[in-house]
Amino acid sequence: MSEHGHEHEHAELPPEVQGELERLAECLGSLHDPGTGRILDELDADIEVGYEGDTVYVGVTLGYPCATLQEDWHERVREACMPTLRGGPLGKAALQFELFSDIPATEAGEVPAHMRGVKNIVAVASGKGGVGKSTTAVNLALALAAEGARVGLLDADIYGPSLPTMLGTEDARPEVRDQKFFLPVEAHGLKTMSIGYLMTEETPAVWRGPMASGALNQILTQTLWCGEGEELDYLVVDMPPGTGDIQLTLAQKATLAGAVIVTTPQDLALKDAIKGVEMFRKVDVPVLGIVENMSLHTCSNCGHTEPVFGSGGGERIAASYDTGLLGQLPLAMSIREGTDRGLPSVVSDPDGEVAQHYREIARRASAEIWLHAEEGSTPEIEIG
Ligand SMILES: Nc1ncnc2c1ncn2[C@@H]1O[C@H](COP(=O)(O)OP(=O)(O)OP(=O)(O)O)[C@@H](O)[C@H]1O
Repeated sequence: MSEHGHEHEHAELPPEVQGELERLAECLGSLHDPGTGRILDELDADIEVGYEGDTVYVGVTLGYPCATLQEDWHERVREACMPTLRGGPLGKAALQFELFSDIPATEAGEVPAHMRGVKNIVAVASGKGGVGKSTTAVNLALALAAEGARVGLLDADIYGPSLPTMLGTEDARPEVRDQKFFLPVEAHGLKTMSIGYLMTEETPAVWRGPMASGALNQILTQTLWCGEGEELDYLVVDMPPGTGDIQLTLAQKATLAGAVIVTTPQDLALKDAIKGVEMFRKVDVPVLGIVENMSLHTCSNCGHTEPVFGSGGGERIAASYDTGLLGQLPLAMSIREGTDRGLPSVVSDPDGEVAQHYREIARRASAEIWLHAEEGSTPEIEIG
């Protein structure tokens, strides 16, 4: 992520130009940020405006990754700036805009030294198996990376590790460093680790509760997620399904930045999703929102769309449990095929509708983490 290396020095701007830039900054403060649903003035977003060589420079820094929105923001900034500048001393200046991300870290508590570079751990959980939790975790991680973040993905589903298949890394074996650390396996730009990499055909995953949670903690803390001096913006954890002891232990031990709950619209899945929300609340882990998977089915022959599993469930839970609906994914053949052949939708069809849904979910969830991190701080505006 880029830091604030984009300042312009303007020691001797004429006062009328300075005044124009101030007006501009004020007007930019009322721009709406789609990730948080707030205006910039209400956020700890940095707005920088400058003038040099007959060009007005505008930089906006948000606390979540949103690289694919650069063009969209540029357009909106242009629309906001032009009427403000028209007819004034900078009316003929060119406009240059850049969108930056500066991703805050969640206070990690007591973590081993080698994990301090992991800024935010995000759990992807579901109350019930088979709702598409792993599919969501993989695509969420890839979507965060597509938005410009450095991302790791941990397959904590020790009973049925499916990430190696979904990422096409079945044959990967992590390297061992100093006889005690695993090096993550790189896949599609992610740093990944799965208990599946360590299991062979002969060692089926017959875990009992305490053993399983021990194994999980070990694989989390014995992986060198980032090298010396490096950082990882997000570590996405594909949790085991359910809301039992293993899930609770991980939530308590790992100081999570937040949890994303995946559900399908059926009543039973929704009830289990509520248990998931309640479990994370109990241990003070912010629930970033709900992903409703397999919401609508689109017939591949006639294109007709219908809610096979009912409609509006995710939205209802989100409303009654005071959290957000991060997004809805259709029941789509392309999603299943992609994960089966090691090419999830976000990488196999990055411009497609499904990938766009996942990127929006990623931006909303990470924006939510930013809001939690920044509660209580005030915005900063720089003019010069
Ligand atoms: N939106 C979708 N449309 C079509 N198929 C999907 C969708 N989401 C997931 N699937 C498919 O459903 C199956 C189960 O998905 P996945 O493994 O992600 O679920 P899970 O909740 O992680 O399951 P488990 O509890 O077994 O780990 C997979 O074959 C996956 O490809």
